[in-house]
Amino acid sequence: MLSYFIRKLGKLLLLATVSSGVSALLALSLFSMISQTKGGASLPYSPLYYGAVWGIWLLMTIGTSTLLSRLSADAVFQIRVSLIRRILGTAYDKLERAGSSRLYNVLISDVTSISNAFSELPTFIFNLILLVSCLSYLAYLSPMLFGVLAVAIGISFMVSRTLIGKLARRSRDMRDSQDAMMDGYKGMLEGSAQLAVDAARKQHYYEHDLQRRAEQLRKHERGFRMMWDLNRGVTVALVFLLLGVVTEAGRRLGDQGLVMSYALIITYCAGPFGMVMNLLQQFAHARVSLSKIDSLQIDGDKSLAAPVAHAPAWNTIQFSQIEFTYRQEGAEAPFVLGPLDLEIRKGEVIFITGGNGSGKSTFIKLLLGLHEPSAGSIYIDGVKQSWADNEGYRALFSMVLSDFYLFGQVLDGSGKAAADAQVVSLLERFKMASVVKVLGGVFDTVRLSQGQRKRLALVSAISRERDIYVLDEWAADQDPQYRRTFYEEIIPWLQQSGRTVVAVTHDDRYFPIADRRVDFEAGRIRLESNRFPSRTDQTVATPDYATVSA
Ligand SMILES: Nc1ncnc2c1ncn2[C@@H]1O[C@H](COP(=O)(O)OP(=O)(O)OP(=O)(O)O)[C@@H](O)[C@H]1O
Repeated sequence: MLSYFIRKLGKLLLLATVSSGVSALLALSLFSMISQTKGGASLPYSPLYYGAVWGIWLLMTIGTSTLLSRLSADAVFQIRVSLIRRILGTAYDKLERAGSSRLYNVLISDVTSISNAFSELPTFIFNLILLVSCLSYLAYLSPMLFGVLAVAIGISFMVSRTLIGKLARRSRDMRDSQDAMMDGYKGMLEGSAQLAVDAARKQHYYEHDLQRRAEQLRKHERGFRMMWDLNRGVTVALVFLLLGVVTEAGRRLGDQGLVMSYALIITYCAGPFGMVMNLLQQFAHARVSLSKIDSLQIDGDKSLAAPVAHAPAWNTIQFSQIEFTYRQEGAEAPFVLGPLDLEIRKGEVIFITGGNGSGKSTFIKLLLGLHEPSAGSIYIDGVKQSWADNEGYRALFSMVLSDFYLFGQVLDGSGKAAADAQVVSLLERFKMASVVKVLGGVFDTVRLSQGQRKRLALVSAISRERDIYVLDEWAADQDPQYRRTFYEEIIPWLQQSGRTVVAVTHDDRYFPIADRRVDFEAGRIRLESNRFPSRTDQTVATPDYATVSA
C-alpha cells in the first residue's frame, strides 16, 4: 500500500519533504546564528542577513504548510478511493465473509489512521532532518560531549522502541473492540423498530451487547491512550535527562559557553524529537490498520476502467456435479449444497422451491456466479466457464434478491442512464407511475413500502435488458392482487419476449405457471417436474428488448 501511495503522491511527497527539509535547515541556521551570540554580544551576521534568512524561512514555512495540507487531503482521498476500488473488485463471497461491520470500520477508522500517518511523512522527515542536523551540529561543537549524549540518546531510543511495540499491541486490541462495537451499532440501528417496541429487549441488548462492548472498547482505548501518553511523557523526561547529562558533563569539562549552546539546541530539538517519537507511534497504529485490511482479503484487482464484459450468446446453462460449502469457522457440520446437475434452457420459466434452509438462495448465488463452486463445473452450450473470468457469464443476469439494495439511478442495457420514457412505461406496468417520478433516469424517491421498493427494483432490473431474470421470493411482499399480476402477467410477458426467468417461490398455487419446478431439500434437488417435457425441442424467441422495455 505504501508503494501505491508513493506512486500516486510521490511528486507531492517529494516536494513537501524537500520544502520541509529546507525549512528545517533555515530554522537551524537561524538558531545557529542566535546560539553563537554569547553574553549579549551582537549577532555574528548582519541583521540584514538574519532578516533575509528569516524571510525565506517564513515563505518556505507557509509553502510547506500548503503542501502538507494538500498532501493530507490527497492521502485521505487516495486511500479512500483505493479501498473502494479494492472492495468493488473483490469477490462477493469474500465480502460476505468479511461482514459489513468490519468493512465499514475499515472504511471509517483505518482510512483515517493510514492517511493521517502517510500525510505526516513529510513532517516526520522534516523533524528527522532537523534532529539529525541538530545532532551533527552538536557533534561539531564538541565531539566529546556528543559522545556522552549519544549514549543517553541510544538508551532513550531503546526505551521508546519497547514502548512503541507495546502500543502496537494495544492498538490491535482496540481495533478488535472497535469491530465488535460497530457490530453492536449495526444491531441497534437495523433493529431499531424491534427495540423501540420491546423495552425488555432494548434493555437486554443495551446491557449485554452495547454496554459490554463499549466497556471493552473503553478498556482497550484506555490502555492505548495510556501507552500513547506514557510514551510522550517518557520523551519529555528523556529530554530533561539529556539536559542533565549535558550540564553535568559540561560542568566537569569546565566550559559553560559550550553547555549553554548544547542546552539551547537540545531544548530546541525537544519539539522535533517529541514529534518524531509521536509519529513513530502513529506509524505503528497505521501498521495495525494495514494488517486489518490485509486480514479481510479485500484484494480486488479488477480495474473499473476495464471494458465491461458482454454476455455470451447461449442456449443452455448446465450445472454439472456442482457443490458448494459455506466456510464457517468452528461450524461442526457446515451446510453443503449439491452435488447438483441441472440444465437451464433459454426462454424457460423455472421455479425454485423447497423448505426453509434447503439451499434455494445458495443455489441462486451459485447460478449468478457470486459463489465459487467447491466442485463441479458450469457449462454454457457445452463450453466450460472459468470462475476466474466469469464477468461475461454474470452479464447474462439481472436480479432482485431478497436482501436487494434499491439504487436510485436506473440504467439501460448499455449501462447508461435509462431514458425517462422507457422507465415511466415500466412504472406504469408495475402500477408505480403515480407514486414515483423519474427524472434523468433517477427515481425521485426510494422511501417506499417494501413491496413498492421491490417493484422499483424489478423495474431497474428489467431496464438493464439482460437475458436471465433471477428473482428470490420477489412476490413475497406483494398484495394478493399484484402477486397474481406478477405470476399471470409479468412473468408470461417476460417469457414472451424471450427472457428466461428463474424465481425462488413458496407460492404453490402459482407453481403451474412455470415450465419447470426444481424442488430443493437439504441442499439437493429432490424433484424436477416439467410442465412441457419437450420444451428443449421448441424454438426459443430471441429477446426483444424494445418490447420488454416499452
Ligand atoms: N452466509 C452464510 N454463511 C454460512 N452459512 C450459510 C450462509 N447462508 C446460508 N447458510 C447456510 O445455508 C443453508 C441454506 O441457506 P439458504 O439461504 O440457501 O436457504 P433457503 O432455501 O434460501 O432458505 P429460505 O427459504 O429460508 O430463504 C442454511 O441452512 C444455512 O445453514
